[in-house]
Amino acid sequence: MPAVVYPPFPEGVPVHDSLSTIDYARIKAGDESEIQALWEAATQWGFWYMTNHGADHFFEPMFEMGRETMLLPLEEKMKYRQGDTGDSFVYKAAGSAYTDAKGSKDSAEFLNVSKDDVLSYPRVTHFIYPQTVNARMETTIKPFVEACVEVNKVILNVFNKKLGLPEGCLNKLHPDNEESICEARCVKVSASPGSSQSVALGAHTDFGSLSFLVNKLGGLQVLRPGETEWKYVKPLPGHVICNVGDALTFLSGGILKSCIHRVMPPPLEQAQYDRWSLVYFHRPANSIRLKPLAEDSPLIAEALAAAEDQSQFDAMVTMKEWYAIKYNRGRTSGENDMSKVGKGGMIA
Ligand SMILES: O=C(O)CCC(=O)C(=O)O
Ligand SMILES: [Fe+2]
Repeated sequence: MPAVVYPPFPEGVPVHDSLSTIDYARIKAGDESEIQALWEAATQWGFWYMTNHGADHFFEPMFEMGRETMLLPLEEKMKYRQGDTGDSFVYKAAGSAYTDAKGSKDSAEFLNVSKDDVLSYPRVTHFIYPQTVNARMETTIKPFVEACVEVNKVILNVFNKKLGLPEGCLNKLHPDNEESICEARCVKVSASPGSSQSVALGAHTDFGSLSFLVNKLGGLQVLRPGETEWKYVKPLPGHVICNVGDALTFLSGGILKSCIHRVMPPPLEQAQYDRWSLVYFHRPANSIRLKPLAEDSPLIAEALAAAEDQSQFDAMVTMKEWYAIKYNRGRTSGENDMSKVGKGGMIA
């Protein structure tokens, strides 16, 4: 299928122009100044662009797999809604989550493919998938997931060192051989130019440790800590967008920032196009208790001691339970309140 040529991201809309660009190849090579730039991005607002990660050539096949799946009749896709009790899921229809406390519905359709299922295929660990997914499991999805896992392991190692944790500590909480809710997601927001749909995917923080996001059209907006204006993150060719999720905020005692974001319909002339995005979510194993690793790191212990409210950095639950709490609140009208974002109010 020939690639669609989209209109450029428009001028004159509010954009974050101070997002750092991190060169992954330099991070991997141990370049200290690049590592410092990553650390600043992750601790100041938890979002950054990343280049040279080597995963680019997996993106188009992933989008094709997503397109083939989203084209299936809704009735067929709804057979794969599995896990609707809050322990992850395969398919989410548009309009099944709320974007605010007034009960406005979202317009984002999701296809999630669990890392565990990808790595154990054809053995089923959690879910079964539509044929469009199975057909691409080994050729398309597995290489994409493996590339993302490798990048995330390197980033976790950087954070591990910077936090002064014992060697390999963060990666041990994200093992390949224990069940987790790590997943690849394809998101579709159908074009509805001129409609009154405002927010496509409600304000939220991501649940897990790290998110690796591929955007083509505008729509992603981030609320930077301490600011009140939502601004777009402009998609840039060759750049993915990375962000920290709640799990790392808990584990680091608030040093690493899980920042609030949402998805709006693409701005201005881009609004006539369906918006496709791709995310890989790296998350601790399901059984990991989300609380500060203060006993393993004097830096985390210090940050915690200095915090006004130490309890906010202890989720009191495991990764799996945290996922269920946030997932279910996103599906309960009246629970989607901005004041609850940091404490599990929103769906990611
Ligand atoms: O589509 C995007 O740009 C972001 C999606 C997102 O935030 C999510 O799925 O958690
Ligand atoms: Fe998100």
